[in-house]
Amino acid sequence: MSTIYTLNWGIMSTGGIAETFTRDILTNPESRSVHDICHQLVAVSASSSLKKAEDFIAKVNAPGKVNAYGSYADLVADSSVQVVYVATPHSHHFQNAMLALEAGKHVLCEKALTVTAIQAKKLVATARVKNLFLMEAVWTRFFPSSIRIRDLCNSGVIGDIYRVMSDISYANGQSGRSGRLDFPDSHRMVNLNLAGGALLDLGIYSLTWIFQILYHLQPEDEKESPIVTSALNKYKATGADDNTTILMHFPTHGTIGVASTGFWTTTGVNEKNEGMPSAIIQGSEGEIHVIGPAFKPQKYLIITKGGVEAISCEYPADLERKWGHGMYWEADECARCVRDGRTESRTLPWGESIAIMETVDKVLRDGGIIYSEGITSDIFDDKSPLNTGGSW
Ligand SMILES: NC(=O)C1=CN([C@@H]2O[C@H](COP(=O)(O)OP(=O)(O)OC[C@H]3O[C@@H](n4cnc5c(N)ncnc54)[C@H](OP(=O)(O)O)[C@@H]3O)[C@@H](O)[C@H]2O)C=CC1
Ligand SMILES: O=C1OC[C@@H](O)[C@H](O)[C@H]1O
Repeated sequence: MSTIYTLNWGIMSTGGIAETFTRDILTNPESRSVHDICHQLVAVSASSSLKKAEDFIAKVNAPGKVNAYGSYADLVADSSVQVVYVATPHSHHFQNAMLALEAGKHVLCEKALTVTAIQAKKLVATARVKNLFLMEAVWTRFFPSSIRIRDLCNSGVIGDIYRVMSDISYANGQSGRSGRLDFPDSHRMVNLNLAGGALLDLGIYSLTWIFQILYHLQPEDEKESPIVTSALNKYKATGADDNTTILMHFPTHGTIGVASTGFWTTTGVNEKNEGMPSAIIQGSEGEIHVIGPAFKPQKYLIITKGGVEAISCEYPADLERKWGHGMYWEADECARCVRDGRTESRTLPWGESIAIMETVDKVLRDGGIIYSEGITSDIFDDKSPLNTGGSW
């Protein structure tokens, strides 16, 4: 009889996605036909309020004993925690992930991994030296549909691939002409102090589609980072990017990616996701169209001379807990990597998160977006306000 490996999680923050992710790891893996690993929630921490952590644990209806903390430092000092899920704003990721790594914990850190490529490199160097697992939480990479689409591309079903286009955009303003978005200026989506902006928040997903096809599928000894050109518009109220398009040229491979994101238009405008697909992969023999949000596709079409095959994307739910969002697959990857002593995911390797952050760096630099020294610093400081719920 084979044993089931259990990974013990500590959750850093009690915000929106922390709750969604935690509910996902509490689902029964059998509900998605996973039989080799499982997850246990052992601790939750809010940045500065013990009560928030306690309320969170009650809200997600976690079984067994779960430790509650009102400080991230206490969370990472908990010996029962193996891996910390960092679910704070982008501005905080570097300091928060370093806090966990320095305490000897494995880390799954929300996207975007960091604010700068140098910060990403420093996290990777720290994980490497300490022999700890580290991964950017790009859940989309781990969907069965993403795995199948990568396999289809690899196996030549649509021929040689030349171009990938991907967009993720949500109209958020009352009217584009008014120049005002619905987000308050302090909201993490548009607040420069929280490393807000369409690119770091949403654009990571359109970049995911470009990179998981045009970069990830390049042979290991032929890895080529793109030559990057871009255009971005700044939101008048805060200066964050609100409409951004990136052109990525991989000249040796003869391929081109186009990634876009923004807050003034909507991709797949209605509930049926009609309108522009969120990703289009174009090959010499056909195309794959991804329908539904770039972060969580609803179906994909394989279009060849032989016809069109439509495949639905399923996100199985645990019927007892009445929950299943699709973030559990990235958590399963963490469990298998930690179980097998792997510090890096093969599906989202460190080098790829760094290549994406280098692309982001160039786009932001060329577009004149300057985040403050406090959130771009690559010097770890356990006493940073970013580790205690503050900001710069
Ligand atoms: N994978 C996905 O589908 C999604 C990923 N994300 C990513 O997750 C991260 C968090 O996003 P989301 O959950 O929507 O954000 P929220 O604003 O809902 O939560 C952020 C949490 O961060 C903590 N925090 C610590 N310091 C600060 C500070 N100075 N200002 C604000 N919050 C602070 C707070 O938790 P506390 O005090 O309780 O510790 C807060 O609850 C981002 O990186 C985002 O890109 C977001 C949505 C979806
Ligand atoms: O990662 C994300 O996916 C869903 C979006 O609504 C959210 O803003 C973003 O952070």
